[in-house]
Amino acid sequence: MKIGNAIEVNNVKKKFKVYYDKGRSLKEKVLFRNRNRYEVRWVLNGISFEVKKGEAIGLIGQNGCGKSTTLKLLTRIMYPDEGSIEMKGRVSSLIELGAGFHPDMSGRENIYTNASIFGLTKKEIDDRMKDIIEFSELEEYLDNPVRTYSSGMYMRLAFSVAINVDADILLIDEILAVGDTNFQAKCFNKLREMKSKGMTIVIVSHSLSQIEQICDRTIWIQEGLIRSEGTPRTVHPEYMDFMGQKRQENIEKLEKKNIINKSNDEKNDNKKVVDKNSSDADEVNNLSKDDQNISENKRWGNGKARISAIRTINSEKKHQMVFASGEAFILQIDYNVHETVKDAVFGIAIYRSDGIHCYGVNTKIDNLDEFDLIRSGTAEIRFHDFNLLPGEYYIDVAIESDNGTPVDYYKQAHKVQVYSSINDVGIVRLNHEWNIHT
Ligand SMILES: Nc1ncnc2c1ncn2[C@@H]1O[C@H](COP(=O)(O)OP(=O)(O)OP(=O)(O)O)[C@@H](O)[C@H]1O
Repeated sequence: MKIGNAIEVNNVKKKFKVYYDKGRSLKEKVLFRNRNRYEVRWVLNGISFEVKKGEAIGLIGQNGCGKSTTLKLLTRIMYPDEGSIEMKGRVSSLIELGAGFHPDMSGRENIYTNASIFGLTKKEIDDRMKDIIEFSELEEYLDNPVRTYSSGMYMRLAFSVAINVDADILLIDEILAVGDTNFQAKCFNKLREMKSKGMTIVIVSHSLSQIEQICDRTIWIQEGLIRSEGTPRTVHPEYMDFMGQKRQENIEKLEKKNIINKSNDEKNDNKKVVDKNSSDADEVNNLSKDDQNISENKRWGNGKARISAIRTINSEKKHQMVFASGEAFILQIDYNVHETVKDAVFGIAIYRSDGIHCYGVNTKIDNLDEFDLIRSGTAEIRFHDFNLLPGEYYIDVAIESDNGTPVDYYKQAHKVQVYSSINDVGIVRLNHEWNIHT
């Protein structure tokens, strides 16, 4: 092992047998032998990384990419099929909530059994008991069986033991997400303190901000391989971008499927398709085939003009429904005109998924010159920096006449998602800078 390293993972591969339909009882196993068919799935396809003593690293990646498997291999709950893992020092872990706890034993008894799993003697545990209880803040529940504990209480107990066993390496899998925010903050302060004293930490988490709080380095695992590695600041935006695009692809796939299903239904019903603009179905989302299937309370107006399609695109004119906070955002509204609309007004309103009205504007508020709608066309609103904070947003789109008469008001006509690697809170990121004079 190299000097200064605490962990060395060399070309580790891990496979699992995945059973199609495994007989559970002996009778089932005997009677239905063919049931025990399985396929071999490689979950880790050759992972190599090193962690220095006193370094904290975060493992990220989408569901099922192999993060927890990597951590379990580090704890030696399981072993690699190929490759090797070397670790230097005593390892403590928080892998699964309640693992190592006996539900019928009290919190106090569980502290003894749990700490002894990590290699402490009875005397060592007695010496640390006070610190463990104090950190957990569970004193009054300590003699109750842990089956009566909430998941947050489990986590408090498990964390308090894990940090008091004089470990050199601490492995944590997602578990910190369970505690309340005060206790979480206390845990992170403790982790920082222990890291500064030389403890090596590996965290698996979907919370990038948790990783940013503590880790020097992030390793992004994708399909059992390391896709990227570096400081959280460099890897996280890359990862967010990738996840955003994946989400986008999924939405598009789903929409395409819906459009195909819908058009099949329409064919079956022998209905006439009204909208001529729908030939580029991939490009247009939330397609509003004129009057079809929109309930009264979602759309109203005098019908002189009708919104026929709505799409969001990015600065490269590419259709997009997932935007990074601060990215350029363009909303295009196609409309058909059935009767001239004098002094028309186009407007939009943006609502967060919990119903908060985030923004609203129209062409009249923006003092655009008056115009009439005579023939079909497209209206476009462009936000140079779409600074909403991460979340799901619904957009109402409306055509009105100057006196406020709704021509076509389309509520929740379009949905977009916003993601970001920045952790501001609220609705919108306001441009700002800090100046501190000391
Ligand atoms: N004991 C097992 N037997 C069979 N398959 C397993 C086993 N453990 C994990 N897997 C499979 O291995 C893959 C990776 O699992 P793992 O738990 O490492 O993913 P993860 O990246 O931690 O995912 P998540 O973010 O959802 O927790 C998954 O497809 C999972 O179903």
